Amino acid sequence: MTAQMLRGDVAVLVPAAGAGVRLGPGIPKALRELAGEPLLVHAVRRLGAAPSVGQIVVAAPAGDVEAVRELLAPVAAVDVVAGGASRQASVAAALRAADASLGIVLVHDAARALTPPDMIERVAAAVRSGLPAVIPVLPVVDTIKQVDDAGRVVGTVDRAVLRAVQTPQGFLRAVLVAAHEAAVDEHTDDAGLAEKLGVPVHTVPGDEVAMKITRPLDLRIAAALLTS
Ligand SMILES: Nc1ccn([C@@H]2O[C@H](COP(=O)(O)OP(=O)(O)OP(=O)(O)O)[C@@H](O)[C@H]2O)c(=O)n1
Ligand SMILES: C[C@](O)(CO)[C@H](O)COP(=O)(O)O
Repeated sequence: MTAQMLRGDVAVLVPAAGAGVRLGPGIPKALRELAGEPLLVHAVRRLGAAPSVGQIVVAAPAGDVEAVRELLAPVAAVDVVAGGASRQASVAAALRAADASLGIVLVHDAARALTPPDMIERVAAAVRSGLPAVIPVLPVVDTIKQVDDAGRVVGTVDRAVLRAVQTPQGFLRAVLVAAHEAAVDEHTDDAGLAEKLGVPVHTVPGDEVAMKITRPLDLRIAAALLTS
């Protein structure tokens, strides 16, 4: 296999240091196999196929940095750093290793292993058009209830104003750097940090195939998607 060359104007940070507790016992989630290859390989191959991508920085489990380097060498030119104790810390570590000459930075979960290159391009193009922060979203399909501590329903939330958020999330580099520098608490996504700074966050359509592989059923769905 020949490693993909990267020539675009976008750096992509790939937090991949999570344990995968919700997937069940085993090796770190990004290294677990889907159709014979680690999730991280699927994710990085799709990033490498997106013409906008000029650098990929992977935040790997601290004990697996060298192994991840070797794993990805045939897939694409990647930089690998040790991740941190939280997703946010892993993103911050990868950001420190990103090429400062690339003015657009995307942050993409290894766990969204099947994210299609055209969705990566969609996010990059929206940032390139002048938007400071861009996230891919999907409509919410379930009815959403708010509940109290006892599990009793407090009310029904208007789902028309809700969106499920995916990755990659795209930022002007200066915005992402400022957002992480200003961070005082943990957020589940990088757009949340940008929101704290008052940066307007725009949305583009996501893709159901970019599902986050979180629980055992997700792995089975992802395997089915690869054969359909
Ligand atoms: N300390 C951490 C925790 C998470 N991640 C990454 O952040 C992404 C989104 O996290 P999630 O899918 O929730 O993965 P885990 O944290 O591994 O899942 P769990 O909470 O079930 O352990 C994943 O690619 C994961 O590897 C990371 O780089 N460093
Ligand atoms: C960033 C994210 O993928 C957006 O949906 C998600 O929040 C990360 O997963 P986590 O379970 O919140 O760590």
